[in-house]
Amino acid sequence: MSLPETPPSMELFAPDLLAGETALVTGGGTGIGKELALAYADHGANVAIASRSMDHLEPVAEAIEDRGVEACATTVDVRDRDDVEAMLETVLAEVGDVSILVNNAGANFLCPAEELSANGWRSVVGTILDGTANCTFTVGEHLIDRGGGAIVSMGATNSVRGAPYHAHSGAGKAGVHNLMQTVAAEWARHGVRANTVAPGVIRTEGVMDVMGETVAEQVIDEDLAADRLGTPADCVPVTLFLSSPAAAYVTGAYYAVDGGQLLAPTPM
Ligand SMILES: CCCCCCCCCCC/C=C/C(=O)SCCNC(=O)CCNC(=O)[C@H](O)C(C)(C)COP(=O)(O)OP(=O)(O)OC[C@H]1O[C@@H](n2cnc3c(N)ncnc32)[C@H](O)[C@@H]1OP(=O)(O)O
Ligand SMILES: NC(=O)C1=CN([C@@H]2O[C@H](COP(=O)(O)OP(=O)(O)OC[C@H]3O[C@@H](n4cnc5c(N)ncnc54)[C@H](OP(=O)(O)O)[C@@H]3O)[C@@H](O)[C@H]2O)C=CC1
Repeated sequence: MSLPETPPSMELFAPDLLAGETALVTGGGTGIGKELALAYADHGANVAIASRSMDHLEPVAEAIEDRGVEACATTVDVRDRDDVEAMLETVLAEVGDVSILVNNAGANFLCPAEELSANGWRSVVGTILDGTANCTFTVGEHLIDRGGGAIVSMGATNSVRGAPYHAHSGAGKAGVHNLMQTVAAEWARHGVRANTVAPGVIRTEGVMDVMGETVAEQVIDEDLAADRLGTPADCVPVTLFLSSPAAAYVTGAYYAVDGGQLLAPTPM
């Protein structure tokens, strides 16, 4: 038997949980980021989404507005600090004060460490770690100026348990985890909290392109106590919780959403 599906967040949390907040979700046009962006809107927050391509951002922005809150969609390459600063200016001009940052933009491909080119390393670590740092430092300064806020970064289970063919991704995600702990320590006195959500293997178009169905089946059989892959909906409740006043005393924490992937396999 598999672990059951996570219920929709509207069955778990108050509809006005995040009323009056504005969330900025990078990579908010696809996969986990899209699910999170819509959930923030469901719970009353205005939502800004940003990534390189407007093609998938626009329909999500429309779906956010359909929920009766304000939306902003803007392009950014998180690897570029100037671009990130321009993104924040656009968001502040269009939806005002940002109180929640979700560092969700990510990149990955599977590659044996000895075959990874310098550019291949840079493209993944640049997106995951430099991207998260660029957004955290830029938006973090705004959060400090406004007197507080919440940062949630999407880590990955490969940050605490290395995985084959994940040299670049695992190292980048380990850096993300550590960066969240550091800013949590530095910025608590400014009312800013920072936490990491670490998905295991979540069925999104992005990850299925990377791993394919055959590897996915192998991971389910050998690695997942849950006996199923995760879904973007599985990542929503813990991220909303960390963004909300319910997590007022939670900072520098690491929450795996992995169906037991980090548990040791059954020794039989
Ligand atoms: C064995 C299974 C173990 C299972 C363990 C499970 C652990 C789960 C943890 C999962 C962690 C994280 C998962 C995710 O992040 S899923 C989200 C994935 N989504 C995406 O990746 C979407 C975005 N993707 C991209 O933008 C691109 O795919 C890319 C990452 C490649 C970046 O594109 P960009 O345009 O910047 O880069 P280029 O195409 O120009 O390539 C740059 C260099 O990278 C080299 N490259 C690209 N793909 C590969 C490949 N498949 N193998 C080897 N090298 C690759 C490319 O050749 C360029 O380098 P060179 O110039 O030197 O050729
Ligand atoms: N799915 C999974 O199994 C797991 C996912 N994660 C993490 O969760 C997050 C979301 O994953 P998932 O939904 O699967 O990924 P997707 O592939 O669906 O989404 C990645 C998003 O990041 C955006 N993005 C990529 N590069 C950049 C860039 N340079 N600048 C701005 N935006 C960028 C993409 O948009 P665009 O192309 O428009 O730029 C896209 O919307 C990622 O951080 C990922 O590493 C962690 C562990 C497992």
